[in-house]
Amino acid sequence: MADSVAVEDPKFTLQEVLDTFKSCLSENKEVFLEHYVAGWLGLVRFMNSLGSVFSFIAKDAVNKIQILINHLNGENGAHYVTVQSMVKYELDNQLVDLTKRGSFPESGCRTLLRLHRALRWLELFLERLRTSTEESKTSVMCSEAYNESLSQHHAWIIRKAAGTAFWALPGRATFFDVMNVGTPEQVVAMLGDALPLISEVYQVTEDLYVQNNILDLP
Ligand SMILES: CCCCCCCC/C=C\CCCCCCCC(=O)N[C@@H](COP(=O)(O)O)[C@H](O)/C=C/CCCCCCCCCCCCC
Repeated sequence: MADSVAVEDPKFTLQEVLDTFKSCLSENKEVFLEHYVAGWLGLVRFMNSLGSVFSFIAKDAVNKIQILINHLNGENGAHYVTVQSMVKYELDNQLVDLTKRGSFPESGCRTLLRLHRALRWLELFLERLRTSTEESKTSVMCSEAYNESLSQHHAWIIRKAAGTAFWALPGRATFFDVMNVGTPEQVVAMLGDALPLISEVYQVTEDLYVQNNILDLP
């Protein structure tokens, strides 16, 4: 994987992003970190194409993606091939701050947890988009999904800034166009195919974090 994050790829299509998430899971349901990170990179590219009002969100996502890439490309990269091996390696070697922020602010476990929580937002948002009508507002769907998920982990000031950015989202028709998938019917069909995959990646990761009691890493 390249050492640094490039978010300006002109060849972006949402289908490619969803294919990347599809390749995240191994046969025995391990999550490949490289594909997980690549999926997020594609999403950030998509978000960047929506305008600079989202750049503070993109910046935070890119920071976290970069931390994970650094782990993948680092001298202990072999332990970071899957999320399962990463969790085991970092916990076995006390490389995670478990109760308060300390020596390991860039552990893979806490960094991935932030993206994992955002994946739940994505799942809820895409499900709303899939079942939306021409009259539905993307800003409303986005903020409902956010309020049901990620917002619970954010400080007031972040919630405020996110809420303001949501109002700048383009309408449903433009949003579907930017996805580069085809007609609205094709977008809806693609979302129907993609959502179970995203949900499964989310659930496998969630179960792993529950089993290891690391869902609240500071
Ligand atoms: C088919 C449609 C596709 C939709 C495409 C959506 C593209 C979304 C791409 C990226 C989403 C952003 C992921 C954000 C990760 C946020 C991680 C986080 O929670 N970070 C906070 C905590 O970090 P630490 O301080 O503990 O290190 C951090 O405080 C957050 C800062 C930035 C604000 C995050 C707001 C998140 C809103 C998510 C909705 C994005 C809306 C985009 C609309 C397209």
